[in-house]
Amino acid sequence: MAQPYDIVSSHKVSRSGSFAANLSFNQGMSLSTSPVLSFHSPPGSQSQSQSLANLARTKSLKPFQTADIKVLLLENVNQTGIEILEEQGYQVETMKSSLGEDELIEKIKDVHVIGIRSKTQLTARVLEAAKSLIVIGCFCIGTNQVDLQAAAQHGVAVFNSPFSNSRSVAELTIAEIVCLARQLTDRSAELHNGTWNKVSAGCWEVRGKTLGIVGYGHIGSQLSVLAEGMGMSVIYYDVIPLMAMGIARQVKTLDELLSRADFVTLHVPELPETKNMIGPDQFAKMRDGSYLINNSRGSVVDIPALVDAMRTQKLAGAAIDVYPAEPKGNGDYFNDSSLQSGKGAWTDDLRSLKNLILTPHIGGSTEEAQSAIGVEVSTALVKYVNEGTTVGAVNMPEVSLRGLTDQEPDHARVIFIHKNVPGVLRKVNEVLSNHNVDKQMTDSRGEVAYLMADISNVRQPEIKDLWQNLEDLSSRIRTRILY
Ligand SMILES: NC(=O)C1=CN([C@@H]2O[C@H](COP(=O)(O)OP(=O)(O)OC[C@H]3O[C@@H](n4cnc5c(N)ncnc54)[C@H](O)[C@@H]3O)[C@@H](O)[C@H]2O)C=CC1
Ligand SMILES: O=C(O)C(=O)COP(=O)(O)O
Repeated sequence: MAQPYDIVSSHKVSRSGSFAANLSFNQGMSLSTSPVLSFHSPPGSQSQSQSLANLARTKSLKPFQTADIKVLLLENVNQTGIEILEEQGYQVETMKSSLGEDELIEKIKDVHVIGIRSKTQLTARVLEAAKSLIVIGCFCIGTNQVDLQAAAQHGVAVFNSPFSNSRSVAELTIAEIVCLARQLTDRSAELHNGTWNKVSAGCWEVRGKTLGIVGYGHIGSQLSVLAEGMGMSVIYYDVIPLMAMGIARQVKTLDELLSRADFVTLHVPELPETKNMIGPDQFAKMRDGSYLINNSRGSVVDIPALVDAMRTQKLAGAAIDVYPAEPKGNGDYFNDSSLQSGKGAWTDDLRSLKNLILTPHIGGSTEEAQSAIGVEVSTALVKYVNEGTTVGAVNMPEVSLRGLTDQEPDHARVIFIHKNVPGVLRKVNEVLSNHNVDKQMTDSRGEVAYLMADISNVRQPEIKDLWQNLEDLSSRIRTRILY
């Protein structure tokens, strides 16, 4: 029976530190110079071959100690996620905020695993500097902040949490619909400032109103159910045909949705096609006195056009959770000069408007969502680091084999990430031909392919040659030998 953590768990550390006996090989060595972490050398380089002598130092042929793995978690990743990584014995460093590109380039050099949320930009430049990086965890839904293609080309897998915060965003949106309809945040702000202002003009029930959802995925469809529960009539627009929840109706065009909805809410990913999806033309097509909610990405709405639509009272209100540029962390001032967005002055304009709800990208920020995301993403990271499993990766083919058991002591798991070109399998199997290939799986995604093979009757001294022979193949992006 498969026991995926069998071998690795023999190295598990309790956080009280009972791991010392297993650390003898690497004691006293700084990680940046550690010879044990030989899984990554940049494409084309053979510079780390010296370290191979140490690959097979353990009885189980495991080429790394879990305590060698260096993890950097930015943006206040939830404790649930931190604990799962620490329980593996990995070295985990956490930071509350994000880092800018130059700081990140410096910091990421000897990091094997990085965890981020929506803010940290993992650009091609950062990934180029990340010579030890094997995997990225986005502790959120969106992965637009990562150059996914560059990551794949460096043999770096990227994982996210596709729906753990969907409900939280849907609930926030419901709250905003009611708050906008009742001008609730304005009334509250007035009373905080000492002004009693009891009005009903321009305040509405939401029952019977039409909600237009743009992007009917995990969040949009969840929201659809909640809105119907409040008596709203729901229409939605999506680029693909999708089954309606309840009695919602899909409309054929964005224009149709804009012309019919009292509330328009955006739940699309950041893509070239969604950039400024709502601009002057779209505002013109919206109903007079309607409302706009953007809890998706800041790039989706043209902010000056929104400001204009609010000032001319085309819109009766709006709620914005995401911005073209966002501060790095809590306590940072929200104004144009501190954001240095280079995208025009707009924060003062937004802050000056009535019935405009501004929130600091909190759509997914609930205890429930963050704790579930922590578990989901950290578990995927551990499975990737320890077993090479790519199930759920957003930029790599999904490959998995059952784990090895104690009854298979002289096995090794070979992972060969390579360019998706003809003839590779033949060459890899030539390299593996002295061993029995117990099981093998390979798959490709775009230009990158991922091969996983469990081979038996492997003697420790053979591991070095095996690794080197795979590294010498011209198609190679990265070779890892586990166990
Ligand atoms: N404010 C916040 O804290 C959060 C924001 N988000 C954002 O919300 C987005 C949506 O999340 P999910 O619903 O989970 O994503 P999803 O992938 O489940 O759904 C997105 C939907 O948008 C549709 N779509 C794509 N391009 C479109 C276009 N041009 N026009 C119309 N529809 C289009 C897709 O077909 C899909 O059905 C995320 O990508 C993320 O950027 C997600 C979580 C929290
Ligand atoms: O999940 C997403 O895509 C979000 O936008 C939430 O981002 P956050 O984790 O709050 O930085």
